[in-house]
Amino acid sequence: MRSSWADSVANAEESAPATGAANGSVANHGNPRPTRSSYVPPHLRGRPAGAGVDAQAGSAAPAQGGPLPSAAAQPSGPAAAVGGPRWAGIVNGGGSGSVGAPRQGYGGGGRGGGGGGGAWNSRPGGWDRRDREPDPFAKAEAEEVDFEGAENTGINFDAYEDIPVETSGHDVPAPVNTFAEIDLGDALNENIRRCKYVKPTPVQRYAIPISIAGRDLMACAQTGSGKTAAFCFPIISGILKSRPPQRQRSSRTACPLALILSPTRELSVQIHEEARKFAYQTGVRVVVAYGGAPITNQLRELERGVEILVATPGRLMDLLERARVSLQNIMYLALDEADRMLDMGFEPQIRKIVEQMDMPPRGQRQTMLFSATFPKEIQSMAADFLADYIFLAVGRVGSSTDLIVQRVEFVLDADKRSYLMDLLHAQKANGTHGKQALTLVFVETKRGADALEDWLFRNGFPATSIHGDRSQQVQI
Ligand SMILES: Nc1ncnc2c1ncn2[C@@H]1O[C@H](COP(=O)(O)OP(=O)(O)OP(=O)(O)O)[C@@H](O)[C@H]1O
Repeated sequence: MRSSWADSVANAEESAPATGAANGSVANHGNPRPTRSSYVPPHLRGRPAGAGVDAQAGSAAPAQGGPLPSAAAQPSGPAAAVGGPRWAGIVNGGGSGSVGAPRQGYGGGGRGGGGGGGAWNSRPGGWDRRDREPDPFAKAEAEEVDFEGAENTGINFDAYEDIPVETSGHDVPAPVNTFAEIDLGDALNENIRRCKYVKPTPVQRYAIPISIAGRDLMACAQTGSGKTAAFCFPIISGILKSRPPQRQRSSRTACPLALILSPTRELSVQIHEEARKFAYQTGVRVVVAYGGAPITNQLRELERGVEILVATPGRLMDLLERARVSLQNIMYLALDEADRMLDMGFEPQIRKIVEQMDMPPRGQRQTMLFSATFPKEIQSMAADFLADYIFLAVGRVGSSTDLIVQRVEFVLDADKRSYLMDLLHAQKANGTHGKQALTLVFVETKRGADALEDWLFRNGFPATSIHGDRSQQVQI
Protein backbone atom coordinates (compact mmCIF):
# COMPACT_ATOMS: atom_id res chain seq x y z
CA MET A 1 0.00 0.00 0.00
CA ARG A 2 1.39 3.41 -0.91
CA SER A 3 1.75 6.03 1.70
CA SER A 4 -0.51 8.94 0.96
CA TRP A 5 0.73 12.06 -0.71
CA ALA A 6 -0.32 14.18 2.21
CA ASP A 7 1.72 11.86 4.40
CA SER A 8 4.79 12.27 2.28
CA VAL A 9 4.27 16.02 2.36
CA ALA A 10 4.02 15.93 6.11
CA ASN A 11 7.06 13.65 6.34
CA ALA A 12 9.07 16.00 4.21
CA GLU A 13 8.20 18.79 6.59
CA GLU A 14 9.05 16.69 9.60
CA SER A 15 12.50 16.19 8.24
CA ALA A 16 12.91 19.91 7.56
CA PRO A 17 11.20 21.65 10.44
CA ALA A 18 13.21 24.83 10.05
CA THR A 19 11.28 25.89 6.96
CA GLY A 20 8.05 25.95 8.88
CA ALA A 21 8.78 29.27 10.50
CA ALA A 22 9.69 30.87 7.23
CA ASN A 23 6.58 29.59 5.59
CA GLY A 24 4.51 30.65 8.49
CA SER A 25 5.61 34.20 8.11
CA VAL A 26 5.02 34.13 4.37
CA ALA A 27 1.66 32.54 4.75
CA ASN A 28 0.32 35.03 7.21
CA HIS A 29 1.83 38.23 6.06
CA GLY A 30 2.11 39.62 9.48
CA ASN A 31 -1.45 38.73 10.27
CA PRO A 32 -1.72 38.10 14.00
CA ARG A 33 -3.76 34.94 13.39
CA PRO A 34 -1.69 32.01 14.70
CA THR A 35 -0.27 29.69 12.08
CA ARG A 36 -1.14 26.60 14.11
CA SER A 37 -4.65 25.38 14.04
CA SER A 38 -6.10 22.96 16.53
CA TYR A 39 -7.80 21.12 13.68
CA VAL A 40 -5.97 18.03 12.50
CA PRO A 41 -7.13 16.59 9.19
CA PRO A 42 -8.08 12.90 9.25
CA HIS A 43 -5.01 11.71 7.34
CA LEU A 44 -2.68 13.34 9.89
CA ARG A 45 -4.48 12.19 13.01
CA GLY A 46 -2.57 9.93 15.34
CA ARG A 47 0.73 11.45 14.28
CA PRO A 48 3.22 12.82 16.78
CA ALA A 49 2.60 16.40 17.84
CA GLY A 50 4.21 18.90 15.48
CA ALA A 51 3.60 16.88 12.34
CA GLY A 52 0.19 18.31 11.75
CA VAL A 53 -1.49 21.05 9.87
CA ASP A 54 1.31 23.52 9.64
CA ALA A 55 3.60 21.00 8.09
CA GLN A 56 1.03 20.31 5.43
CA ALA A 57 0.30 23.93 4.69
CA GLY A 58 3.91 24.95 4.81
CA SER A 59 5.11 22.33 2.42
CA ALA A 60 2.52 23.23 -0.12
CA ALA A 61 4.06 26.66 -0.43
CA PRO A 62 6.86 25.98 -2.81
CA ALA A 63 8.55 29.27 -2.07
CA GLN A 64 10.14 27.63 0.98
CA GLY A 65 11.05 30.92 2.52
CA GLY A 66 12.51 32.29 -0.66
CA PRO A 67 11.73 35.80 -1.80
CA LEU A 68 8.29 36.37 -3.23
CA PRO A 69 8.30 37.54 -6.81
CA SER A 70 7.59 41.20 -7.01
CA ALA A 71 4.29 42.36 -8.45
CA ALA A 72 6.11 43.81 -11.42
CA ALA A 73 7.78 40.48 -12.14
CA GLN A 74 4.50 38.63 -12.18
CA PRO A 75 2.67 37.97 -15.38
CA SER A 76 -0.62 39.77 -15.32
CA GLY A 77 -2.74 36.96 -16.67
CA PRO A 78 -2.93 33.80 -18.64
CA ALA A 79 -2.28 35.77 -21.75
CA ALA A 80 0.91 37.07 -20.25
CA ALA A 81 2.50 33.78 -21.19
CA VAL A 82 1.89 34.61 -24.82
CA GLY A 83 1.92 38.35 -24.61
CA GLY A 84 -1.81 38.79 -25.01
CA PRO A 85 -3.79 41.38 -23.10
CA ARG A 86 -6.78 39.25 -22.08
CA TRP A 87 -6.68 39.13 -18.31
CA ALA A 88 -4.97 42.45 -17.73
CA GLY A 89 -8.14 44.18 -18.83
CA ILE A 90 -10.20 42.32 -16.30
CA VAL A 91 -7.77 42.98 -13.48
CA ASN A 92 -7.85 46.67 -14.10
CA GLY A 93 -11.40 46.92 -15.16
CA GLY A 94 -13.10 46.94 -11.82
CA GLY A 95 -15.14 44.24 -10.27
CA SER A 96 -16.45 43.24 -6.94
CA GLY A 97 -14.61 45.95 -5.14
CA SER A 98 -11.58 43.82 -4.63
CA VAL A 99 -10.43 43.74 -8.20
CA GLY A 100 -6.95 44.99 -8.75
CA ALA A 101 -5.77 44.04 -5.30
CA PRO A 102 -3.11 41.44 -5.90
CA ARG A 103 -3.53 38.18 -4.02
CA GLN A 104 -1.09 38.37 -1.19
CA GLY A 105 1.53 35.77 -0.60
CA TYR A 106 1.49 34.15 -4.00
CA GLY A 107 4.33 31.66 -4.03
CA GLY A 108 6.48 31.60 -7.09
CA GLY A 109 6.33 27.87 -7.40
CA GLY A 110 10.04 27.44 -7.55
CA ARG A 111 10.20 28.40 -11.17
CA GLY A 112 11.94 31.43 -12.46
CA GLY A 113 9.72 34.35 -13.22
CA GLY A 114 6.97 33.33 -10.86
CA GLY A 115 5.91 30.35 -12.89
CA GLY A 116 2.83 28.26 -12.55
CA GLY A 117 3.93 25.98 -9.78
CA GLY A 118 2.81 28.27 -7.02
CA ALA A 119 0.06 27.93 -4.55
CA TRP A 120 -1.41 30.91 -2.80
CA ASN A 121 0.08 31.10 0.61
CA SER A 122 -2.53 33.15 2.30
CA ARG A 123 -6.17 33.94 2.08
CA PRO A 124 -8.01 37.07 3.02
CA GLY A 125 -7.73 37.43 6.75
CA GLY A 126 -4.84 35.01 6.89
CA TRP A 127 -7.09 32.02 6.31
CA ASP A 128 -5.46 29.26 4.35
CA ARG A 129 -8.06 26.91 2.96
CA ARG A 130 -5.53 24.17 2.36
CA ASP A 131 -5.51 23.57 6.10
CA ARG A 132 -9.00 22.22 5.83
CA GLU A 133 -9.13 20.93 2.29
CA PRO A 134 -10.30 17.32 2.24
CA ASP A 135 -8.00 14.99 0.37
CA PRO A 136 -9.81 14.13 -2.89
CA PHE A 137 -7.45 11.20 -3.39
CA ALA A 138 -8.18 9.64 -0.02
CA LYS A 139 -10.90 7.27 -1.28
CA ALA A 140 -8.85 6.04 -4.21
CA GLU A 141 -5.91 5.43 -1.94
CA ALA A 142 -7.96 3.54 0.60
CA GLU A 143 -9.19 1.28 -2.19
CA GLU A 144 -5.81 0.93 -3.82
CA VAL A 145 -4.30 -2.52 -3.70
CA ASP A 146 -0.92 -2.26 -5.32
CA PHE A 147 -0.92 -0.36 -8.53
CA GLU A 148 2.58 0.93 -8.11
CA GLY A 149 3.67 2.29 -11.45
CA ALA A 150 0.37 1.53 -13.12
CA GLU A 151 -1.39 4.13 -15.18
CA ASN A 152 -4.87 5.32 -14.42
CA THR A 153 -7.01 2.67 -16.04
CA GLY A 154 -9.73 4.99 -17.27
CA ILE A 155 -8.45 4.97 -20.82
CA ASN A 156 -7.17 2.29 -23.13
CA PHE A 157 -4.01 4.05 -24.18
CA ASP A 158 -3.06 1.55 -26.80
CA ALA A 159 -6.28 2.28 -28.63
CA TYR A 160 -5.40 5.96 -28.55
CA GLU A 161 -1.95 5.70 -30.08
CA ASP A 162 -3.01 5.86 -33.72
CA ILE A 163 -6.09 7.96 -33.35
CA PRO A 164 -6.37 10.60 -36.09
CA VAL A 165 -6.21 14.21 -34.95
CA GLU A 166 -6.81 17.26 -37.11
CA THR A 167 -6.32 20.91 -36.33
CA SER A 168 -7.15 24.03 -38.28
CA GLY A 169 -6.60 27.71 -37.63
CA HIS A 170 -3.49 29.82 -37.77
CA ASP A 171 -0.37 29.43 -35.63
CA VAL A 172 -1.48 26.21 -34.01
CA PRO A 173 0.86 25.47 -31.08
CA ALA A 174 2.72 22.18 -31.46
CA PRO A 175 1.27 19.20 -29.59
CA VAL A 176 3.21 17.66 -26.75
CA ASN A 177 4.03 14.05 -26.00
CA THR A 178 4.45 14.40 -22.27
CA PHE A 179 3.00 16.58 -19.53
CA ALA A 180 6.55 17.59 -18.61
CA GLU A 181 6.88 19.49 -21.88
CA ILE A 182 4.21 21.95 -20.74
CA ASP A 183 4.85 24.47 -18.00
CA LEU A 184 1.90 23.58 -15.82
CA GLY A 185 3.68 24.34 -12.57
CA ASP A 186 4.93 22.16 -9.76
CA ALA A 187 1.69 21.93 -7.79
CA LEU A 188 -0.35 20.78 -10.77
CA ASN A 189 2.40 18.42 -11.93
CA GLU A 190 2.36 16.84 -8.50
CA ASN A 191 -1.38 16.25 -8.77
CA ILE A 192 -1.01 14.81 -12.27
CA ARG A 193 1.49 12.37 -10.86
CA ARG A 194 -0.90 11.67 -8.05
CA CYS A 195 -3.69 10.92 -10.58
CA LYS A 196 -1.26 8.49 -12.25
CA TYR A 197 -1.59 10.20 -15.59
CA VAL A 198 1.57 9.01 -17.25
CA LYS A 199 1.09 10.54 -20.69
CA PRO A 200 -1.46 12.89 -22.18
CA THR A 201 -4.34 11.52 -24.24
CA PRO A 202 -4.61 12.88 -27.81
CA VAL A 203 -7.09 15.60 -26.91
CA GLN A 204 -4.82 16.63 -24.04
CA ARG A 205 -1.69 16.55 -26.23
CA TYR A 206 -3.21 19.15 -28.52
CA ALA A 207 -5.72 21.07 -26.42
CA ILE A 208 -3.49 21.85 -23.44
CA PRO A 209 -0.71 23.63 -25.39
CA ILE A 210 -3.36 25.51 -27.40
CA SER A 211 -5.10 26.75 -24.27
CA ILE A 212 -1.88 27.44 -22.37
CA ALA A 213 -0.91 29.65 -25.30
CA GLY A 214 -4.03 31.70 -24.61
CA ARG A 215 -5.95 30.63 -27.72
CA ASP A 216 -9.64 29.89 -27.91
CA LEU A 217 -10.47 26.30 -28.80
CA MET A 218 -13.29 24.38 -30.42
CA ALA A 219 -12.64 20.69 -29.85
CA CYS A 220 -14.58 17.75 -31.22
CA ALA A 221 -13.80 14.87 -28.89
CA GLN A 222 -15.77 11.97 -27.57
CA THR A 223 -16.76 11.27 -24.04
CA GLY A 224 -14.03 9.44 -22.17
CA SER A 225 -11.24 10.98 -24.23
CA GLY A 226 -9.78 12.92 -21.30
CA LYS A 227 -11.49 16.25 -21.98
CA THR A 228 -11.81 17.14 -18.31
CA ALA A 229 -8.07 17.40 -17.82
CA ALA A 230 -7.74 19.04 -21.24
CA PHE A 231 -9.69 22.07 -20.06
CA CYS A 232 -8.93 21.92 -16.32
CA PHE A 233 -5.14 21.92 -16.56
CA PRO A 234 -4.86 25.21 -18.50
CA ILE A 235 -7.51 26.79 -16.27
CA ILE A 236 -5.81 25.84 -13.00
CA SER A 237 -2.35 26.62 -14.29
CA GLY A 238 -3.55 29.95 -15.71
CA ILE A 239 -5.22 30.95 -12.45
CA LEU A 240 -2.08 30.08 -10.50
CA LYS A 241 0.05 32.15 -12.84
CA SER A 242 -2.19 35.14 -13.05
CA ARG A 243 -2.39 36.55 -9.53
CA PRO A 244 -6.11 37.11 -9.85
CA PRO A 245 -8.06 39.66 -7.85
CA GLN A 246 -8.38 38.95 -4.17
CA ARG A 247 -11.76 37.69 -3.23
CA GLN A 248 -13.70 39.08 -0.30
CA ARG A 249 -14.55 36.09 1.75
CA SER A 250 -17.62 37.60 3.28
CA SER A 251 -19.16 38.67 -0.03
CA ARG A 252 -22.55 37.18 -0.75
CA THR A 253 -21.87 37.35 -4.46
CA ALA A 254 -19.35 34.78 -5.62
CA CYS A 255 -17.10 35.92 -8.46
CA PRO A 256 -15.46 32.83 -9.96
CA LEU A 257 -12.51 33.17 -12.31
CA ALA A 258 -13.46 30.18 -14.41
CA LEU A 259 -16.80 28.73 -15.40
CA ILE A 260 -17.28 25.18 -16.65
CA LEU A 261 -20.76 24.57 -18.04
CA SER A 262 -21.94 20.99 -18.39
CA PRO A 263 -25.30 19.50 -19.34
CA THR A 264 -26.15 17.27 -16.40
CA ARG A 265 -25.81 16.96 -12.69
CA GLU A 266 -23.87 13.69 -13.10
CA LEU A 267 -21.34 15.17 -15.48
CA SER A 268 -20.96 18.28 -13.31
CA VAL A 269 -20.29 16.17 -10.25
CA GLN A 270 -17.79 14.09 -12.20
CA ILE A 271 -15.97 17.18 -13.48
CA HIS A 272 -15.99 18.68 -9.99
CA GLU A 273 -14.43 15.55 -8.53
CA GLU A 274 -11.72 15.46 -11.16
CA ALA A 275 -11.04 19.19 -10.96
CA ARG A 276 -10.69 19.01 -7.17
CA LYS A 277 -7.98 16.42 -7.61
CA PHE A 278 -6.13 18.55 -10.14
CA ALA A 279 -6.44 21.64 -7.91
CA TYR A 280 -5.59 19.89 -4.65
CA GLN A 281 -3.38 22.00 -2.41
CA THR A 282 -3.04 24.76 -4.97
CA GLY A 283 -5.43 27.10 -3.17
CA VAL A 284 -7.74 27.07 -6.19
CA ARG A 285 -11.21 26.23 -4.94
CA VAL A 286 -13.64 24.33 -7.14
CA VAL A 287 -17.38 24.48 -6.42
CA VAL A 288 -20.22 22.67 -8.18
CA ALA A 289 -23.80 23.89 -8.66
CA TYR A 290 -26.53 21.82 -10.30
CA GLY A 291 -30.28 21.67 -10.32
CA GLY A 292 -32.46 19.02 -8.72
CA ALA A 293 -30.70 19.43 -5.39
CA PRO A 294 -31.24 21.91 -2.55
CA ILE A 295 -29.58 25.22 -3.33
CA THR A 296 -28.68 25.98 0.30
CA ASN A 297 -25.57 23.82 0.44
CA GLN A 298 -24.40 25.13 -2.89
CA LEU A 299 -24.86 28.72 -1.68
CA ARG A 300 -22.84 27.95 1.43
CA GLU A 301 -20.05 26.46 -0.66
CA LEU A 302 -20.07 29.52 -2.93
CA GLU A 303 -19.87 31.83 0.07
CA ARG A 304 -16.72 30.07 1.18
CA GLY A 305 -15.09 31.22 -2.04
CA VAL A 306 -14.74 29.88 -5.53
CA GLU A 307 -12.19 30.17 -8.28
CA ILE A 308 -13.63 27.52 -10.56
CA LEU A 309 -17.38 27.04 -10.79
CA VAL A 310 -18.74 23.89 -12.43
CA ALA A 311 -22.43 24.35 -13.17
CA THR A 312 -25.41 23.23 -15.16
CA PRO A 313 -27.01 26.10 -17.11
CA GLY A 314 -30.38 26.14 -15.31
CA ARG A 315 -28.98 26.30 -11.78
CA LEU A 316 -26.40 28.86 -12.82
CA MET A 317 -29.13 31.12 -14.24
CA ASP A 318 -30.93 30.84 -10.93
CA LEU A 319 -27.79 31.85 -9.02
CA LEU A 320 -27.16 34.75 -11.39
CA GLU A 321 -30.71 36.01 -11.04
CA ARG A 322 -30.41 35.88 -7.25
CA ALA A 323 -27.13 37.83 -7.61
CA ARG A 324 -25.35 35.08 -5.72
CA VAL A 325 -22.91 34.62 -8.58
CA SER A 326 -21.36 37.26 -10.79
CA LEU A 327 -19.43 36.41 -13.95
CA GLN A 328 -17.56 39.71 -14.12
CA ASN A 329 -14.20 38.15 -13.26
CA ILE A 330 -14.42 35.20 -15.63
CA MET A 331 -11.08 34.55 -17.29
CA TYR A 332 -11.92 31.08 -18.58
CA LEU A 333 -15.12 29.65 -19.96
CA ALA A 334 -15.34 25.95 -20.82
CA LEU A 335 -18.44 24.35 -22.30
CA ASP A 336 -18.37 20.58 -22.03
CA GLU A 337 -20.57 18.36 -24.18
CA ALA A 338 -22.01 21.43 -25.87
CA ASP A 339 -24.02 19.38 -28.36
CA ARG A 340 -25.71 17.56 -25.52
CA MET A 341 -26.56 20.85 -23.84
CA LEU A 342 -28.22 21.99 -27.05
CA ASP A 343 -30.06 18.65 -27.38
CA MET A 344 -31.41 19.24 -23.91
CA GLY A 345 -32.73 22.65 -24.90
CA PHE A 346 -30.21 24.74 -22.97
CA GLU A 347 -29.25 27.04 -25.86
CA PRO A 348 -31.29 30.06 -24.68
CA GLN A 349 -29.87 29.82 -21.16
CA ILE A 350 -26.34 29.31 -22.40
CA ARG A 351 -26.61 32.31 -24.72
CA LYS A 352 -28.02 34.41 -21.90
CA ILE A 353 -25.24 33.35 -19.52
CA VAL A 354 -22.48 34.00 -22.02
CA GLU A 355 -23.84 36.99 -23.91
CA GLN A 356 -26.27 38.88 -21.72
CA MET A 357 -24.97 38.72 -18.17
CA ASP A 358 -21.80 40.37 -16.90
CA MET A 359 -19.25 37.96 -18.36
CA PRO A 360 -16.28 39.63 -20.13
CA PRO A 361 -16.79 39.38 -23.90
CA ARG A 362 -14.97 36.93 -26.13
CA GLY A 363 -11.42 38.02 -26.70
CA GLN A 364 -11.18 39.21 -23.11
CA ARG A 365 -11.90 35.81 -21.68
CA GLN A 366 -10.53 32.51 -22.95
CA THR A 367 -13.15 30.10 -24.23
CA MET A 368 -13.01 26.34 -24.79
CA LEU A 369 -15.93 24.64 -26.47
CA PHE A 370 -16.03 20.84 -26.38
CA SER A 371 -18.53 18.83 -28.33
CA ALA A 372 -18.74 15.27 -29.63
CA THR A 373 -20.34 16.48 -32.86
CA PHE A 374 -20.15 19.69 -34.85
CA PRO A 375 -23.63 20.41 -36.22
CA LYS A 376 -24.79 23.81 -37.49
CA GLU A 377 -25.94 25.02 -34.07
CA ILE A 378 -22.55 24.28 -32.52
CA GLN A 379 -20.80 25.98 -35.43
CA SER A 380 -22.84 29.11 -34.88
CA MET A 381 -22.19 29.00 -31.15
CA ALA A 382 -18.48 28.66 -31.86
CA ALA A 383 -18.67 31.65 -34.21
CA ASP A 384 -20.42 33.72 -31.52
CA PHE A 385 -18.51 32.64 -28.41
CA LEU A 386 -14.96 32.14 -29.62
CA ALA A 387 -12.36 34.60 -30.87
CA ASP A 388 -9.81 33.61 -33.50
CA TYR A 389 -10.10 30.01 -32.45
CA ILE A 390 -8.32 26.80 -33.27
CA PHE A 391 -10.44 23.85 -34.36
CA LEU A 392 -9.40 20.44 -33.08
CA ALA A 393 -10.97 17.15 -34.11
CA VAL A 394 -9.97 13.97 -32.35
CA GLY A 395 -11.03 10.66 -33.87
CA ARG A 396 -13.30 8.32 -32.03
CA VAL A 397 -11.65 5.50 -30.13
CA GLY A 398 -13.07 2.10 -30.83
CA SER A 399 -15.30 3.41 -33.60
CA SER A 400 -14.07 0.66 -35.84
CA THR A 401 -12.02 -2.43 -35.35
CA ASP A 402 -10.14 -4.75 -37.64
CA LEU A 403 -12.37 -7.59 -36.47
CA ILE A 404 -15.51 -6.02 -37.89
CA VAL A 405 -16.18 -5.67 -41.59
CA GLN A 406 -18.25 -2.58 -42.25
CA ARG A 407 -20.44 -2.33 -45.33
CA VAL A 408 -22.91 0.34 -46.27
CA GLU A 409 -25.90 -0.68 -48.39
CA PHE A 410 -28.59 1.60 -49.67
CA VAL A 411 -31.97 -0.02 -49.14
CA LEU A 412 -35.38 1.52 -49.68
CA ASP A 413 -37.54 1.82 -46.61
CA ALA A 414 -40.07 -0.63 -48.01
CA ASP A 415 -37.36 -3.27 -48.57
CA LYS A 416 -35.61 -3.02 -45.22
CA ARG A 417 -37.37 -5.88 -43.51
CA SER A 418 -36.94 -8.36 -46.33
CA TYR A 419 -33.29 -7.32 -46.62
CA LEU A 420 -32.79 -7.93 -42.91
CA MET A 421 -34.47 -11.31 -43.25
CA ASP A 422 -32.05 -12.24 -46.07
CA LEU A 423 -29.09 -11.28 -43.89
CA LEU A 424 -30.33 -13.29 -40.94
CA HIS A 425 -31.01 -16.38 -43.05
CA ALA A 426 -27.59 -16.06 -44.70
CA GLN A 427 -25.96 -15.85 -41.31
CA LYS A 428 -27.86 -18.92 -40.13
CA ALA A 429 -26.91 -20.85 -43.28
CA ASN A 430 -23.21 -19.93 -43.02
CA GLY A 431 -23.13 -21.53 -39.60
CA THR A 432 -21.37 -20.24 -36.55
CA HIS A 433 -19.29 -23.20 -35.51
CA GLY A 434 -21.77 -24.34 -32.94
CA LYS A 435 -21.97 -20.94 -31.28
CA GLN A 436 -25.12 -18.92 -31.19
CA ALA A 437 -24.74 -15.84 -33.34
CA LEU A 438 -26.11 -12.61 -31.97
CA THR A 439 -27.27 -9.74 -34.11
CA LEU A 440 -27.85 -6.17 -33.03
CA VAL A 441 -30.18 -3.99 -35.06
CA PHE A 442 -30.34 -0.26 -34.30
CA VAL A 443 -33.55 1.53 -35.12
CA GLU A 444 -34.69 5.08 -34.66
CA THR A 445 -37.63 4.93 -32.29
CA LYS A 446 -38.91 2.98 -29.35
CA ARG A 447 -42.00 2.07 -31.34
CA GLY A 448 -39.88 0.91 -34.25
CA ALA A 449 -37.89 -1.34 -31.91
CA ASP A 450 -41.07 -2.91 -30.51
CA ALA A 451 -42.55 -3.42 -33.95
CA LEU A 452 -39.38 -5.03 -35.28
CA GLU A 453 -39.09 -7.28 -32.25
CA ASP A 454 -42.63 -8.48 -32.83
CA TRP A 455 -42.12 -9.01 -36.55
CA LEU A 456 -38.83 -10.91 -36.06
CA PHE A 457 -40.41 -13.13 -33.45
CA ARG A 458 -43.26 -13.99 -35.77
CA ASN A 459 -40.74 -14.87 -38.49
CA GLY A 460 -38.77 -17.34 -36.41
CA PHE A 461 -36.06 -15.10 -34.99
CA PRO A 462 -36.52 -14.64 -31.24
CA ALA A 463 -35.69 -11.02 -30.47
CA THR A 464 -35.67 -8.64 -27.50
CA SER A 465 -35.94 -4.90 -27.78
CA ILE A 466 -33.96 -2.60 -25.52
CA HIS A 467 -35.08 0.98 -25.15
CA GLY A 468 -32.63 3.71 -24.38
CA ASP A 469 -32.96 7.49 -24.41
CA ARG A 470 -31.37 7.98 -27.77
CA SER A 471 -30.97 4.94 -29.97
CA GLN A 472 -33.02 1.81 -29.75
CA GLN A 473 -31.66 -1.60 -30.44
CA VAL A 474 -33.10 -4.99 -31.10
CA GLN A 475 -31.07 -7.98 -30.05
CA ILE A 476 -31.66 -11.13 -32.02
N1 LIG B 1 -3.74 11.33 -19.38
C1 LIG B 1 -4.46 10.45 -18.73
N2 LIG B 1 -3.89 9.33 -18.24
C2 LIG B 1 -4.61 8.42 -17.56
N3 LIG B 1 -5.92 8.52 -17.31
C3 LIG B 1 -6.55 9.60 -17.78
C4 LIG B 1 -5.85 10.62 -18.50
N4 LIG B 1 -6.75 11.58 -18.82
C5 LIG B 1 -7.93 11.19 -18.32
N5 LIG B 1 -7.81 10.01 -17.70
C6 LIG B 1 -8.89 9.25 -17.05
O1 LIG B 1 -9.73 8.76 -18.07
C7 LIG B 1 -11.09 8.79 -17.66
C8 LIG B 1 -11.92 9.58 -18.65
O2 LIG B 1 -11.47 10.91 -18.68
P1 LIG B 1 -12.48 12.13 -18.64
O3 LIG B 1 -13.56 11.90 -17.64
O4 LIG B 1 -11.68 13.35 -18.53
O5 LIG B 1 -13.04 12.01 -20.07
P2 LIG B 1 -14.07 12.94 -20.69
O6 LIG B 1 -13.71 13.01 -22.11
O7 LIG B 1 -14.18 14.22 -19.95
O8 LIG B 1 -15.35 12.07 -20.46
P3 LIG B 1 -16.76 12.53 -19.93
O9 LIG B 1 -17.36 13.25 -21.09
O10 LIG B 1 -17.43 11.24 -19.60
O11 LIG B 1 -16.51 13.38 -18.74
C9 LIG B 1 -11.10 9.37 -16.25
O12 LIG B 1 -11.12 8.30 -15.36
C10 LIG B 1 -9.77 10.09 -16.17
O13 LIG B 1 -9.29 10.15 -14.84
